[in-house]
Amino acid sequence: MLLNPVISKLAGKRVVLASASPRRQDILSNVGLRFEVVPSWFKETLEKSLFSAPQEYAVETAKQKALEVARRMHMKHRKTPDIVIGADTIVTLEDAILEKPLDKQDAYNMLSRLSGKEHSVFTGVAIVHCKSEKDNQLDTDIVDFYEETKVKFAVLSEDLLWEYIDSGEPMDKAGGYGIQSLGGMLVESVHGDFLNVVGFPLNHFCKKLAEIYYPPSKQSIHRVKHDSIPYVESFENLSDVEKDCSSSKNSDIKKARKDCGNNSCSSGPSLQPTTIIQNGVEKKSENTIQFPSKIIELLDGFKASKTLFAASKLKVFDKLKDKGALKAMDIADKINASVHGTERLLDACVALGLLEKTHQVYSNTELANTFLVSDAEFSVHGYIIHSNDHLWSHYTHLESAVVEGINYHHKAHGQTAEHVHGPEVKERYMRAMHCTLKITARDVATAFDLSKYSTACDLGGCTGALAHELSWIYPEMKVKVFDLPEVIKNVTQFQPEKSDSTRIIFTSGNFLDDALPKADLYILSRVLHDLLEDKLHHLLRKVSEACSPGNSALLIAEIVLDEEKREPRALLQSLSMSGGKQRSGTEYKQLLESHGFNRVQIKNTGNLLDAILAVKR
Ligand SMILES: O=c1[nH]cc([C@@H]2O[C@H](COP(=O)(O)OP(=O)(O)OP(=O)(O)O)[C@@H](O)[C@H]2O)c(=O)[nH]1
Repeated sequence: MLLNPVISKLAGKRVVLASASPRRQDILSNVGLRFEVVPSWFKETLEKSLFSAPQEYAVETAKQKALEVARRMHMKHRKTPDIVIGADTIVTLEDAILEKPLDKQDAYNMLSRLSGKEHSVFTGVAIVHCKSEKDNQLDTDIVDFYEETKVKFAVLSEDLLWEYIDSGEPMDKAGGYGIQSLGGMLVESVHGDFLNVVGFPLNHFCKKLAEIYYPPSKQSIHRVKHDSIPYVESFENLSDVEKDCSSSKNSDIKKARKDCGNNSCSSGPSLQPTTIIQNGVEKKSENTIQFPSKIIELLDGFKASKTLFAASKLKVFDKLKDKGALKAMDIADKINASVHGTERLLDACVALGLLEKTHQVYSNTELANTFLVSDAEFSVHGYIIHSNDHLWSHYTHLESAVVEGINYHHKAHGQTAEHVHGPEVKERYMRAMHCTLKITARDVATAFDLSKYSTACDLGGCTGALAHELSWIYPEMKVKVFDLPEVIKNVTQFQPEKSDSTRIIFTSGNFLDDALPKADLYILSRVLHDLLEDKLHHLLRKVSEACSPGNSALLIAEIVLDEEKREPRALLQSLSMSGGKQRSGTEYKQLLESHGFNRVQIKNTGNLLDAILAVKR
């Protein structure tokens, strides 16, 4: 494995080459890379004049080719690859960018321009790392680069030119020639990577992989040449790291390896003894430490959250949705903010994958358009604002609230419950509930076949987001939303344009104090986890009494913790809860059985909320 340690880093990963070019396929398979070929449908039509340098055009095209394949595979086939590689090769002469010739005449024009001159060949490459998020969104991390090779052509006679064109070789090749075949006869000299001209800069690609999979350890960082690419003299020393890792008897190394968890240890910081140069003298440090990436990630997490909150609160995504693409100064103007501050915020959003930036112009990513624009159908804007304006303060007081063992609402706001539940807070809370339910309702509504229930009552159903989904999926079902009067009076603004008021009815009431409306199916969505034990049992007793054996049921939408209670989202959420608690499947089962529901089914939806169907037989 001396020759290809970086390539072997991709073994076991689902790698896709987003290219129809047989040359790229050959170059990569010749070095032992295993990959699928899914040619990109991205049309190479980016406006060249928008790019300040031709190589940027090639890189952007490569990126778009790879992203198109990543998105298509994720969306259409639900087969998210781990890595998608895209590439684009162009030839530049003076200011012109030459791609594949359109026809023979075009090939002639290109080749006659190249005759007797030196030109540059640029290949842009994008390595897209894909992750399928919990909400089934595609998350991507992109590493891109380009390589330049200079090629000098001999002076070509007309006869030679036409003979070459008639061979058919130029037609699918950038600049109209194939250096690896007949076209090699036209070339006088090559400066740089030959394979880059053929269509794929293999050496630079391996260096990039080395940078990704063998990041320099903190201790040796000063040895890295400040070059555009990481300084990797040979790939041999990389495989030595792997050797150390698997065979060393050193207990530090073994320990560090264990700490790596599921990741191969060499993907973390270097574990081999580190060489430090001090005053020109090389010292070997035997103490190996693992760079605490996980801790740094946790430590920095709040910065990412706050960046998302600030951009949402300032409606950056809304402005960009309206205008398509804007420069920082125009966005600053629209959000009444400083140009300098706006630019920093926008760049941070680009780094987080929320915005795209091309030539100082910012635009929304697909993710932002779908979920961050405030009036998008599946917007989570309301939840973000609630997190910023309300939840955030709970977590800033976490430490003292833990020490004092008091309710976070009081700690965070220092005021009465009335203040905490004032009309403004209520409306913000409704928006947060509405948008979380909009993205979860489909999975909850379809977790079980509920078609036999013709009437449902959503207790604490808020804006009716789940009710609408149920009535859409089960056309025979009528749904009553039962919630407090101050909630019901504000629901109008949340109703879809075509809502059927005969099938969704809003009724005011307090499910703890008032009689429950009659229904075949009762629903408790995000209610139980928030109730103190006495109220919880009181409510379940009431629902159980209202359910007749065999005919009715209770549908619950909650996070169902795994039995070991390791689900971070639920546990982190628990930290801000005022009274209740999150439960595991077994705990929900026992709770419901104690109220006479002797058939309890639990479905982990993979969405924000899981579903429980409890029936009395
Ligand atoms: O000397 C050579 N120069 C160039 C090539 C081949 O030319 C094409 C360049 O086109 P592009 O980068 O757009 O890639 P496509 O072939 O269209 O495939 P994609 O699906 O990736 O867009 C490329 O095939 C080079 O290999 C050559 O062969 N020799």
